[in-house]
Amino acid sequence: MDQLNRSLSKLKPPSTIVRSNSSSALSTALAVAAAAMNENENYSATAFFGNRSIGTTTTGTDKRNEPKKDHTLTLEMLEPLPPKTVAGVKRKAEDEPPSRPSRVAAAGTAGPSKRPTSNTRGATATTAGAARKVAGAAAGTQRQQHPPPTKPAGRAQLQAQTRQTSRAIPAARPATAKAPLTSGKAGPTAAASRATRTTTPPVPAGGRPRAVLSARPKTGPSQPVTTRATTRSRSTTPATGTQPAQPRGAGKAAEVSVDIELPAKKKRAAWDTKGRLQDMEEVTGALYDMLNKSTGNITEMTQSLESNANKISELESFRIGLESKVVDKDIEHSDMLQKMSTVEQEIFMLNRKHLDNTKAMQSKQEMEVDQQKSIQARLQQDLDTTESSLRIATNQLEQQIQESANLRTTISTQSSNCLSFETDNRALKLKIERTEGTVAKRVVTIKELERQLSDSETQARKLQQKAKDEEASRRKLSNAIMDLKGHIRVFCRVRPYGSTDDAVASINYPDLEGREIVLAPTKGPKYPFTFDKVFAATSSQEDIFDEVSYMLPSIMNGGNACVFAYGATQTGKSYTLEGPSSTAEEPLGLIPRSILWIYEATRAPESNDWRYTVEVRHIGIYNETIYDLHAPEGSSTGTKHEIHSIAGNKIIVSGVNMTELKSAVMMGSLLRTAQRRQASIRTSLKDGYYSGHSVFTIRVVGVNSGTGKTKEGVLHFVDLVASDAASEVAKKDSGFEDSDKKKAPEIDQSLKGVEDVILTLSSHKDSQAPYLGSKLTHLLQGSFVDGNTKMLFVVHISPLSMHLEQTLRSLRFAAKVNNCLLVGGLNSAPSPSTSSSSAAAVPRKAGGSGSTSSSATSSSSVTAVVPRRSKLT
Ligand SMILES: Nc1ncnc2c1ncn2[C@@H]1O[C@H](COP(=O)(O)OP(=O)(O)OP(=O)(O)O)[C@@H](O)[C@H]1O
Repeated sequence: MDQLNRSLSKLKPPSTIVRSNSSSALSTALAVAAAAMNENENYSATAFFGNRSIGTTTTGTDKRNEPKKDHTLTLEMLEPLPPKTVAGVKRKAEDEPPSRPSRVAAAGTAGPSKRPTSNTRGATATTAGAARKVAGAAAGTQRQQHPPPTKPAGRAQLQAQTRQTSRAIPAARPATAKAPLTSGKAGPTAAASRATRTTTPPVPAGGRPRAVLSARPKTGPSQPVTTRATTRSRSTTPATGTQPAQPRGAGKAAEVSVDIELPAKKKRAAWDTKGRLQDMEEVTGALYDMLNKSTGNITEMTQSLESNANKISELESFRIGLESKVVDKDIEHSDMLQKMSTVEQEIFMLNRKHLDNTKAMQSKQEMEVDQQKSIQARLQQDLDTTESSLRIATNQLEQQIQESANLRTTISTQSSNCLSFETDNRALKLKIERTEGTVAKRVVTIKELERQLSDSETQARKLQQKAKDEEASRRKLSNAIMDLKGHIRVFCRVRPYGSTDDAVASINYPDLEGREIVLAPTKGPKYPFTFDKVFAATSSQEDIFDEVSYMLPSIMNGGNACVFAYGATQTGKSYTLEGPSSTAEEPLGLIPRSILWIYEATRAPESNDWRYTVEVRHIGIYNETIYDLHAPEGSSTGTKHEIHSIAGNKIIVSGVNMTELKSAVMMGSLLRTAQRRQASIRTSLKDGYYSGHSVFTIRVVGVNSGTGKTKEGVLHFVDLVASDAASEVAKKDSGFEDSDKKKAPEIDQSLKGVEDVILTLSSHKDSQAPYLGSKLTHLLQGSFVDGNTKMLFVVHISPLSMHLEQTLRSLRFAAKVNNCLLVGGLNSAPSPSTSSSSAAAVPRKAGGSGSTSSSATSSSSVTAVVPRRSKLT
């Protein structure tokens, strides 16, 4: 009791635990709680057996909505209750639904003790007995407070579970978690209870009942206290969380209420133990009444639980039926979903088809609209055109009406004129008849003329044929004359006048054949000269080439020829040989024309098995020094070249190679190269007025692919140094300085060497010919010693009177050469062309002395005209 009193003194804190092995503790605690009640505090008392709440009593429930302190009083039964009194529901495991108790084993509330409070021992015993009853009632209440099972079970099964659970409780208690017994009651009181339990010492094995009593004063200390013990039995929510449909009355809480009117507290003196005991007995009696009432209520509650169990079993079967229906509904639902999906897909396809059709119809409609618009535009255009045409037609109609009116006027005018026209017509008819007579006569005359023309054409053809025959015979005669003359021919070419203001010398060409030239100065005698051909200033490059080309067939056949261009400076030597400004431009000179001719000849069908190679070389001779004019540009001009004679009268120049002409086009660049080379040589010699000789050599080598026979023809074009230069040097011989003095003899020697060689050969002393007298004659030795070599001297003269002296000098040199006669066979066998005439050396009359003008040989009256093509044969 002392312990209880000490505990009661600790009621003020929010939570108080009272442990006692006396079953009267509950009733005592209730009494003390009633005594400790006041208006500002709530109390709740909970009885525990072990860690299991077996009853909860609250007092002083606030109904005034005022803030009050909560106090919890926990009573733990230290004595274990009999097994049958603790029968209740315990969850076997957290994942298993709790078993529903089959029935309440014991119920009841301990009634109030009738013993006086002064008898402490007796009161204690009475209180202990009452407390045991209260604890039993609380345990019964607790059993009723267990939540109903989530799943209904059979009654037998539930009873078996209950028995099993009752037996397992003591052993399972320590390891079982303390779960709140009332679902949804986890308020401050439950939290405080859990906090209290955590501070509770370890529970001994075998478990112990615990009774917790919470008391809350409802009224003041002087007010009678009403204690209500409430036991609720409530269905809990299934673990799955699903809330099945409940039948009417299902889930309703079974509630037992016991109202106890406690006697009002009386103030007694401390010494009035008897009175106080009496008070306590009154309280105990009241508690017993409450217990009795509770027992009745528990019976009712048990019946209610049984009916609830039946309802639950009905509900379970109802739920199973519902589940099967749900399954069926699910299947139907999935079927419906599938059908819906199919239908939606069909709807989608239909929609898409509908959209496509709509689009197609729209595009078709738009196209039709466009077509209609274009048709409308075309119609509008046609309408406009028609309207404009109509307007034009209207205008034209108006014009035609106007014209018609004019025409009517004109017709009337013309009608008047018609009479006069008819008169004129008759006159014209008469005139036409007369004209037709004249035409008939003229037709006869035309026929006569046509006949005469036909006769004339026949005559002309005969004459042409006769002319051809005569031309052929003339050529024969020309060749014969050439053979008679020998192989030296001399031409004279007069340069055009140019744009100078100098007086032009009087030059006459007396004969028709063009072989004579007469210089006729205004004062003094005339100077006639006769050559093989005289080319007036009007002659062309082609004219002179026609006369030169007779030599080319012999070159193709392996013969030799030399063309010498001789004359004063600026008289056209280079022009004749190379062309204007030494380029391959028109009009081409003798060198490019000869090369073109040779190229054509090498490709001619008549060349048959012969394969030709054309090579060229250009050599300059300055002061008896040899230069390669085809040397690469920029190469040294100081390279020494020497002339060597080799077997077969062949002449080679060291360090100077023949350049093969792959094409005739190369000719132009080669001539330009030579021109630049000559300029650089002149610069290196510092010789402003003097130019040397140049020798352009064409070598044609033919190889017969059938017989293997070879032939080599050589053609030299020699540009001789100006005669006036030589003469000027000679004339100023005494006035020149030493270095220049040396030049004059060399130049003169070079020219004279050519003349000496030719004169020696013409006097049949070829073995004594001074070939080595100069570099030029040495270089040309191969051609000189060949008896078949054809030589052509072309002397160039100026048309100006101021150059008369130089012109005379050139013409006299040419006349001297012209007097020479070289006939094949001097030192070699005669050529086939000269075989008929070479046996007789025909002396030539002097025709170039300048003293006579009519001494030209009669045999030279026929000029050899050699067409290029005809000479190929
Ligand atoms: N038959 C011609 N027709 C037209 N122009 C000509 C004729 N002959 C010469 N000429 C012109 O006369 C000028 C001198 O000619 P070219 O240089 O050939 O003389 P050249 O005798 O070679 O002179 P040089 O002895 O100084 O070398 C050139 O401008 C040339 O074009």
